[in-house]
Amino acid sequence: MLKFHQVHKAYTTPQGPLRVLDGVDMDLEKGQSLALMGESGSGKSTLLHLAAGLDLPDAGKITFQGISIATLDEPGRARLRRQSLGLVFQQFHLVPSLNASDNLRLQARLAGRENPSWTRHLVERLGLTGLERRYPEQLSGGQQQRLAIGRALAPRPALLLADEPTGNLDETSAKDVLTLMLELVQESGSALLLVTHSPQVAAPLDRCLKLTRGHLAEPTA
Ligand SMILES: Nc1ncnc2c1ncn2[C@@H]1O[C@H](COP(=O)(O)OP(=O)(O)OP(=O)(O)O)[C@@H](O)[C@H]1O
Repeated sequence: MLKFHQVHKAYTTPQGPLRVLDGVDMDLEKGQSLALMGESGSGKSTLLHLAAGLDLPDAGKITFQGISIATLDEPGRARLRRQSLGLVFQQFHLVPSLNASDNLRLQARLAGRENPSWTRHLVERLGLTGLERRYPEQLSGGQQQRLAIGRALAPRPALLLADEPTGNLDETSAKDVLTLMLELVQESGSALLLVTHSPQVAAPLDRCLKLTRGHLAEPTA
């Protein structure tokens, strides 16, 4: 469903080009979950941004549901994100002027795929019942992240991309939120690409790959 073939990406820096991805191959099947690990600065977020079509590779090919992302213009890539991708970041990116209920429905509305019974199920499972009228600033960090996960999953996207989604939470909340996210991703039928530093976080996923010096491979230890 998501395929990287010999993907290269470098950034221009004052010291010259910084080669971050140097021939990355990756294949994520429908409904599968994949943890992406690697040292800080190894290029995990870069890879995730490319998968979301937020940036384009210098060379190589990325296809999503059989479509080469580079053949789409920016509005086309934005449409693809709206229709088929859910994004969760360490910063929650909730809309401060919308209450929890409207934040949760936003993505599904934009995708034209509102599903009231699935949304109700998400609210309940995410422990947000009774908090629907609160604004993001009136919620705890854990509640805000659960809301951000609910928003991303409300349209039942083909793929959820998550970049250190529990990085801002304490250890216990992080574990709870992650377990819940994995269960809901399965219920939603979405595939998952999860960036994490933590082997414990990666453990329950179907597969784990590590980025080292621009290459992606099975972790050795
Ligand atoms: N726009 C940019 N211009 C120049 N260099 C960049 C840019 N974005 C990222 N980099 C550099 O590219 C490398 C990879 O960055 P990236 O954010 O993808 O790593 P990461 O593995 O996600 O790191 P972390 O785990 O610390 O979040 C880093 O050395 C970073 O400094």
